[in-house]
Amino acid sequence: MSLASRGEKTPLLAIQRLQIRQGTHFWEHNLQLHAGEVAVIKGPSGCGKTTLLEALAGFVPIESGCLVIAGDSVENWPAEKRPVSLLFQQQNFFEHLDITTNLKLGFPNASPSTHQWQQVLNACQLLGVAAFLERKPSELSGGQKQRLALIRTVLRPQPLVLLDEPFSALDDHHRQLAGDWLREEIKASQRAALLVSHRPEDAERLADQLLLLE
Ligand SMILES: Nc1ncnc2c1ncn2[C@@H]1O[C@H](COP(=O)(O)OP(=O)(O)OP(=O)(O)O)[C@@H](O)[C@H]1O
Repeated sequence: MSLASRGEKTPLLAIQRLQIRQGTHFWEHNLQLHAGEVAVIKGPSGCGKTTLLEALAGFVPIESGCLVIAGDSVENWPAEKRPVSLLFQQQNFFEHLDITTNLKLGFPNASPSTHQWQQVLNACQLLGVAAFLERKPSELSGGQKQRLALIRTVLRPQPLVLLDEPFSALDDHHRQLAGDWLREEIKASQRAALLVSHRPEDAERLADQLLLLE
């Protein structure tokens, strides 16, 4: 009997006995995340947090196990087909393009709809980066770039958002602002987010679930 026919909610992300190998390291992960939820991944340096996000996004091979995202079994899908939006620790802006163009590149054909672009502008206003849209990435601080990269990643129309230390360059004020915005956005759009953070307050404020790696 299916989950739906038993009256249970189908998870947006289902990870079951997902096995990943990287050099001499080996991990097996299990997790279920529902629409509107945020999970925070914690653990010491080198424990495999980035590797897990990269495996979900299709950049690190999965050895065995099940990975279902928004109803599709995607273990064998190439990275470009996976329904995920990933923010790497290095924010990956094109240095020769201005911020507006960089933000638009997050959307299919680099053409966000009027509504999508308005959401981007609203978020830029809220997170204090609206004044920088015409600048080149090299003309911004690390924290300004990180907020813009977060906006681009979260507002891409993908059901699963993966964020690798998305607040690491932010001061306490902007960390809280960005965290609250992320939480609201994921809830309102009924998507799900998995984020890596070393800071206990991020887990306390944002996590519906905590995934502790060792
Ligand atoms: N391509 C690779 N080949 C072999 N080993 C790798 C490879 N990439 C990462 N590793 C190893 O896998 C382990 C997990 O790395 P990963 O980057 O996932 O850790 P992390 O938990 O994200 O660490 P940090 O908090 O420092 O960013 C590390 O010991 C790392 O050296």
